[in-house]
Amino acid sequence: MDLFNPDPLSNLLPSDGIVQYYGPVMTRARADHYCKKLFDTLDWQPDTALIFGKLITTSRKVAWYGNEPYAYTYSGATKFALPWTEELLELKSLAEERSGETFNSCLANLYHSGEEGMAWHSDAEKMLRKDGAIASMSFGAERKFAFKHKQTQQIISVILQTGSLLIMKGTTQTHWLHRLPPTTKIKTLRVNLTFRTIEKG
Ligand SMILES: O=C(O)CCC(=O)C(=O)O
Ligand SMILES: [Fe+2]
Repeated sequence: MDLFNPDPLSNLLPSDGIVQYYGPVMTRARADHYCKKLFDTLDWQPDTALIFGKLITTSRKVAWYGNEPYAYTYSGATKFALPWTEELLELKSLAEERSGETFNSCLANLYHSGEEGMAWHSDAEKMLRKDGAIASMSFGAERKFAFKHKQTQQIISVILQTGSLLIMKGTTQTHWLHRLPPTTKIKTLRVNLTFRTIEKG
């Protein structure tokens, strides 16, 4: 795929799910503005993960926002969604307009450098709408994002540019894992927003 002229309707996955990379959906200046604003204003907290039965805290930071104070269990810890900030609401609207989907919550991730990443996982927690669309917006350092098919182990990768939008939908979370691989080559920070739909009750 040509990253500089991405076709938003083409599917990066060969089967069993839909991933669409829109490329940058704003100017570079706008993306820089959001990167700084999100870094400065979101309520960044360390994330926790259970590794071989041990609870560890990550250097990657997370922040969780939503229409309501949803309780969300992520990597074994429960967090309550904070009310939207101005920038998050603007970006949620942009993601909704471009994708034709709607979202009621956002998990934000802060990677201080390339050494911080996110391990293979799928976003299929019980509170998320089954097969609901997830919109991922990236700001700052360009990072590789990879998908791995749960049965065939096939790997598909894409570079996420600053100000870009990526949509995962259909059965993507059922059949594919994804990760943000760590790399020593990147020294600068990246902010990622994943807009999701929490289903109540
Ligand atoms: O930082 C990214 O691009 C991926 C984040 C992610 O997969 C998640 O928050 O579930
Ligand atoms: Fe994810």
